[in-house]
Amino acid sequence: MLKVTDVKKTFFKGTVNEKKAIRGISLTMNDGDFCTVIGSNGAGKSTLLNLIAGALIPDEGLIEIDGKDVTRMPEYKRAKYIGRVFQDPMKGTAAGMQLQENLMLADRRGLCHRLRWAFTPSREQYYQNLVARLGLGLENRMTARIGLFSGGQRQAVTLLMATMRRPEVLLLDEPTAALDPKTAETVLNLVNQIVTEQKLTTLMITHNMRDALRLGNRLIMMNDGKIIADYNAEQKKELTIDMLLRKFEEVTDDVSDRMMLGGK
Ligand SMILES: Nc1ncnc2c1ncn2[C@@H]1O[C@H](COP(=O)(O)OP(=O)(O)OP(=O)(O)O)[C@@H](O)[C@H]1O
Repeated sequence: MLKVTDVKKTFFKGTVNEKKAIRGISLTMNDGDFCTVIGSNGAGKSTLLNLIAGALIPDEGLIEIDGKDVTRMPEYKRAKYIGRVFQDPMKGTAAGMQLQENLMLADRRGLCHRLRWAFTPSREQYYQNLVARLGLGLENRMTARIGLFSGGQRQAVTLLMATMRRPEVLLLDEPTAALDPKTAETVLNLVNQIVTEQKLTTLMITHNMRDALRLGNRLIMMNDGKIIADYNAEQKKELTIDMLLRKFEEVTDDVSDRMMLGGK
């Protein structure tokens, strides 16, 4: 379970550039909840994910994962609980390393660095089977350098790496924004398959309202550092893009924001 209680974050506090990015957010996610997150540019979506991941420390509030207070736990220690996929497909994998070497790194996450780890035939087979399940034919390229792979292929591998040690929380920050529509669809289907099969507690930011509506069992809308709507599975089934736009119009009349939120 992920519990965020009255978390606040201000950048450049006390200066002319002061920005209240998160203005008191509380959010409880039950195990296996798959929540899509929408909101205009600058609403605080990425900051919220950064706070949960430990890349940022909140000014106030509490963040708990499975009952453990991780509010001030450094990011590298928190990494054993968290799987992350970023917008940039180049970010999650090491370009100069082989596909199987990347997987081994992810497999070692949270383990002692001094521990030697060798490829054994059974481990290689395990990695190959995992990759085969992506359905992209990459199981025949286990020793190829990841730098040679396409953005979509790298994003699929990043997703696999982020989930191979079953994280307590999976954070997806617009994972398909940099991909062409067909590749984005493939990667989103993989997200859906992996999250549903492993019942992962997941937060996924998207600017695509159709994706926000069709994926997951919960949807939150953010604006100006706050959660302004939180729809559960039942409510989400009834939601439409028009309803989301109307809700958004209640808090902003900025047309460019609406366009952004409307997305594709
Ligand atoms: N490291 C930082 N230093 C200073 N200001 C920041 C920092 N990170 C975010 N901000 C500011 O905090 C606010 C929220 O930013 P955030 O990136 O969380 O929004 P977002 O909802 O993810 O937006 P987008 O959809 O454009 O990615 C913005 O005004 C942003 O400029």
